[in-house]
Parts: sequence; C-alpha cells; structure tokens
Amino acid sequence: MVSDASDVAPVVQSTADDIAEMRIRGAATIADAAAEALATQAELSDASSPAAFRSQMHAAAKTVYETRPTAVSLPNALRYVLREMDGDTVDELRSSTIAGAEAFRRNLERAQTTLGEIGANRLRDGDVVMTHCHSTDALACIEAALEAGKHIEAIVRETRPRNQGHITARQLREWGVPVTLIVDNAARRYLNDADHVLVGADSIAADGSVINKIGTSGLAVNARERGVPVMVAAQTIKLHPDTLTGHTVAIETRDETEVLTPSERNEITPHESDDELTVENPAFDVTPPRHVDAIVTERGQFPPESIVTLMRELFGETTRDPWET
Ligand SMILES: O=C(COP(=O)(O)O)[C@H](O)[C@H](O)COP(=O)(O)O
Repeated sequence: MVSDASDVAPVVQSTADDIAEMRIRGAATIADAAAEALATQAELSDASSPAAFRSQMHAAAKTVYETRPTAVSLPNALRYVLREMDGDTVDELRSSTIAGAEAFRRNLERAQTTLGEIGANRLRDGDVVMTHCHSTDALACIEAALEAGKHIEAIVRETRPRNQGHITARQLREWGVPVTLIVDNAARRYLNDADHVLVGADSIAADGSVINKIGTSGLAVNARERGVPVMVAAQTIKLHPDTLTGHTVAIETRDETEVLTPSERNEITPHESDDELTVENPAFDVTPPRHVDAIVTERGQFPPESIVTLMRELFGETTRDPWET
C-alpha cells in the first residue's frame, strides 16, 4: 500500500521539485539526491507503526520517482534503498533505511571513481575529447587521465536548449583543461580534431542502446562516419533492467519555453490563437549500439552488445515499481 502525499516530508517534496525543475540534474546526481531524500524521510518520520513507516517510505519514493522518466538511476536508487529497509519496529526500519541510503551513496561515489580509472585507460597523453551535455561519469574519466599526468584537451558542445555544456566547460577549466566550446551544429566539422567522443548515459537498454541527452545519437552517427570512437561512461546503475523484458525507455519531453520563450513565440506568430506552431522538446534520444564503441562501467568496459550479460547478473529481470519490492 502506498500512503498519500501528505505523509511525505516537505524536504522530500522539495527534492522532487528540484529534480523536476532540473536544479538537481544528471543521472548520478539525481540518484544520489533520491537516496538522500529517502534517508531524510526515514529520519523525520513520525510513523506510529511499522506499517505506517513503510507506507510513508513508499509515498516518498513515489513522489521522487514521478519527477523525470528517463534516467533509470532514479528508480534503481529507490529500489536499492527500499530493499535495505528491514526490521520489526519503527526504529529498526528507520536505521536500516538510513544505513541503506548511506551505503548506496558511498557505492555511487566509489563506482564513479573506479569507472573513471578504467575509462582513463582509453585516453592517451595529448588526446582531444569531444563531449556532449554534462556527465559526471564522463568527467571522472578525464579527471583520472589528468591525475595520471596525461594532457587532455576538450571540444565541448554547448548542448541546446539547456546549455549543460557550460557546466562541463567550467569544470574542465577548473582542472586546467584547454576547452573549445562549440555550438552543437559545428560538431561534425570539429570531429576532425577529436580523438574520442565521450558522453554519459541516463539509461542503457539490454541491446546496448544508449539513452542520453538529445543530440547524442546524431553525434555518434557523425563520429562513426569520421572514424572517431564513441565511448560511453555509465555506472551500472544506468542499466535499465525493465528493458530485459522488452520494455522501452520513456523519453522525457520538456516544456516548449526551453526552446522558444513566449516573446519569441509572439514574434513568430502574434496570433495567440495560433495552435499550428508546434514546438517539440525531447530531452533525450537513443543511440543504437552499432554507433557505440565501448560502454565503460565500474565493472570494466564492454562492447554495447554484451552489456546484457552484466545487466542480468546485477539486476535479474524486474518490471515492478521501486516501492513494490
Ligand atoms: O544527459 C545527461 C543529463 O541530462 P539532464 O541535464 O537533462 O539531466 C547526462 O549525460 C547523463 O545524465 C549522465 O550524467 P551523469 O554521468 O552525471 O550521471
């Protein structure tokens, strides 16, 4: 049973709002915030019985889950923490949930560091990397390469409409990496100067398809044509277990105002009643496995077609919602 939203702590609701409004964004960061939110809910719960506690936790998980649909790290995080919730009293349930959330967050950090070290092996001294969006997993590979003393340069796509490329550029400049920032449409021209395309993932499907920020698939197609290898940095919490049984990954579409402000719309069509100007704003796309050279995880690097083996080993087959553990 899932209790209603009034049982959810305001701070959990505010985390959910931050995810929905993208003040908290990026698949790994969202997973971390989701686990933290469940720990906070457990801490603040005033439940008078174990059943009431469980039901509050499920309501909190549902509130966070219903924010953005594409990054599977979110349900994977909720599932992990709720599975750790164990005990016969409210106090036992509370402490096991908090411990579960803390373990999840520690593992997340450790996995990213390990993944970074593995990914850095693909980067040679002097390499130029082209990035898209802002991915902490992808940046972990560059950071580890820099720590190993390699000189790395970056061509950073700005990533319309939200310009997450600016966050990537800022981080890389903090690390002293020379950055060339380009508009997304210039990528094909600059691929001639790149040794790798390096992106993250929001979800990886069982067939090795990579779901990541809109524009990734076109970049990968162009990279393949230019002979530039495409490397995807993705911790195993990005593996989407539901795709093992044929489910597809929901692609989030966001508000048109991210693409066209109301005043820009008004310049194009001053007639308020004009509903024939449609703006589409999908946030993610699907890159088929044939355009990806390697998926780098904390468990090693894999050709995309073989990721299914790891997915089965880690998740088994589940199509249940996180609160139906
Ligand atoms: O597509 C995005 C972010 O999209 P948005 O900005 O819409 O959330 C990132 O590439 C992945 O989430 C991986 O990020 P990380 O490696 O940090 O998990």
